[in-house]
Amino acid sequence: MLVGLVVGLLRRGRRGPDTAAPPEQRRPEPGVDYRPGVGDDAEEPRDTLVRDVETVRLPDSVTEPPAVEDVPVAPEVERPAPAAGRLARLRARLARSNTALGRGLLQLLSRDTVDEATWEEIEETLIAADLGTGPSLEIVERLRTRIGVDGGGDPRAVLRDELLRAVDPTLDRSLAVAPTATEAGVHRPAVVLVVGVNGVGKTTTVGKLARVLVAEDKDVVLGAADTFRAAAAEQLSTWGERVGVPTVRSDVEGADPASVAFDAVKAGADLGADVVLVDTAGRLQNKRDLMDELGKVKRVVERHGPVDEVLLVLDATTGQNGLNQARVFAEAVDITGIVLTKLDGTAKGGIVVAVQRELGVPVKLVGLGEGADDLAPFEPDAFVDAILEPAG
Ligand SMILES: Nc1nc2c(ncn2[C@@H]2O[C@H](COP(=O)(O)OP(=O)(O)OP(=O)(O)O)[C@@H](O)[C@H]2O)c(=O)[nH]1
Repeated sequence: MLVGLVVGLLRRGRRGPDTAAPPEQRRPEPGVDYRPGVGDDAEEPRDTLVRDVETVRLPDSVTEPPAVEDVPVAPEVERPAPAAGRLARLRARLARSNTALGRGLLQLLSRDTVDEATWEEIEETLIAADLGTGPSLEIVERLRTRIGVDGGGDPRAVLRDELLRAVDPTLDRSLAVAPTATEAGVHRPAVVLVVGVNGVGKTTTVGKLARVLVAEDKDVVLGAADTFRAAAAEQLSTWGERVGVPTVRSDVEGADPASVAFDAVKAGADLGADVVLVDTAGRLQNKRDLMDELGKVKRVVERHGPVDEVLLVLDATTGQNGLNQARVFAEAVDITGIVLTKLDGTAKGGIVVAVQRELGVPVKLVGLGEGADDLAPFEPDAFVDAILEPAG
């Protein structure tokens, strides 16, 4: 661009009337050979004369006040909604798609006689909600014991109990986001790698998670190590800017994700941040590539210190496909928590149970909409209540 501009100026300087030409070859000039008319220059064109330094008029004073320029106004920083109790507040979103499951089960369990065919229907309903065959069979067995054999108890209370048991309220769902100090007393931010295939809502989740942490008064730095999709870094920076959080990114498309992740963690340490959230690329066309890339990102980041949390983002609407992705990622890197996005758009909330069983790690966060604060810490009680209660 700059080169183009310079070349353009040089060309213009070379043009101008050819005054050195002999009169017989000269074109008649307006104002010299005839009165100027329409289409002619009324005065001498500015570039006719070659101006030297002496003929150029300088400003009278160099101390003239400078022109007032528009100072860019810093964008207003948003204050995200508190994270605690978000799931309860967003319960209607879950209930809207999942009460059919709860209602269906309750109707079946409330029949005068719960016969063999009914138990089969209950099992099918659970499997259809993506709970997985193993957990569905277990729930049916326990319900049979408690309702079928004992014949007692409020079916709703028993069902709530058993669904809660399957979701497992004993799992530690807290995020490891506390900074530490090395033995030498050097500040070390907590490092969270966010992994998952493109399109599951991964970048959005990193942005929303930054808001959850900012709402908890944490200092956050974002690392745009998803260098595969050019727009991802831009998208992430925008999320960060909204809540006043810096983003470390590379301007080079296809840059080495590990080096961006390394720089992000370094920036987090230099800035004294509490947490560094690193968005990674999740190309799945080749398991070997994925393992190599994530392995390298993790190893390089670990030069600063251990990675505290590896969150796998899965789209809840993809069912078995999501479980397959989970298996592949779990082979590539040690997952410490699951984020299930788009739970607002599926009646198959049972995926929470299935994926926890599959990976042996807890669902820590759930996405319940496209809004900036629609990411909620997962709470088993609120989740089961949403399934069993009519939408409020
Ligand atoms: N309804 C709903 N939509 C969601 C949720 N989470 C994300 N989305 C939407 O899913 C779409 C994809 O999200 P992205 O964050 O761009 O996907 P991604 O996985 O980051 O894609 P890459 O950046 O290519 O990795 C966006 O339109 C999001 O708004 C959710 O919990 N509920």
